[in-house]
Amino acid sequence: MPPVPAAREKRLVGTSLKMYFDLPSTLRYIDAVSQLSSTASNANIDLFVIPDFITALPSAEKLKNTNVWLGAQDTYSEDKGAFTGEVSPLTLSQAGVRIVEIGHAERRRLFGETDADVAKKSAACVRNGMIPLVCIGEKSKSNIASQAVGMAVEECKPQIMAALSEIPDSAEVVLAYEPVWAIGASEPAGADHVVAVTQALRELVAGRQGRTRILYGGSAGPGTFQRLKDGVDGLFLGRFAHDTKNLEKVIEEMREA
Ligand SMILES: O=C(CO)COP(=O)(O)O
Repeated sequence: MPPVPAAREKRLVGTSLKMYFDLPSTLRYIDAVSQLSSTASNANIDLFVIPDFITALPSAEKLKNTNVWLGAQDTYSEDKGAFTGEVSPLTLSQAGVRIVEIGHAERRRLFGETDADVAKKSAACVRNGMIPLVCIGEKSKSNIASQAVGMAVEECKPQIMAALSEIPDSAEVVLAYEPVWAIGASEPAGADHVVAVTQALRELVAGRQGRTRILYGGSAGPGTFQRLKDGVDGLFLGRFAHDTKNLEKVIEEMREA
């Protein structure tokens, strides 16, 4: 008898606004995403949206009768104390945040975040009942095509291991594979590369007890998922979801793929 194929994971898609929008446009955006809640639910897809910290509370209010998950772009690793300017994971969870980005490439590059920070922040999320959305990816694109996949996997491996090192094996985690060179670009990384890398990363986490979904991010938009679906469970969108019609298109495509 042929082996029964492993059931595929429930798909997941979401978007981070980074620091692109001002306050009124963020609130309008959250309203527009809330309108996509039933489209996503009917397609059996989890949908999340990540505004800035300032709009977390009003966003939670707007999303409270929907199935859309509210996210945060970062968190501090401690729950309380003398950490001026930081945002507590306890407060985020109390505000209704369900998923927290950890170690985005921009945080690593511009703000010096290390794998050790990522480990502590991931633990802080789990401790407070939130899901860490751990961003990983290689910094540069290899010129030697035959080595690109192996090199990317080697670079991502310690990033993943660090993130998992301080959380229980049973904790739910989302990994966002975002090759740094594909973020803010005109098009996503090539499908062959992404599928090969994410399949290898999935093997690394296959023994985990906790649900571990893998997303692709980096100039993703309509048309991307279909090409990556053999490697990933969904997409982490940026600029190409600023128009929520594109987000809707992506959800529709994920339903059909
Ligand atoms: O960094 C990203 C998502 O976190 C991707 O951003 P872009 O899709 O705008 O490249």
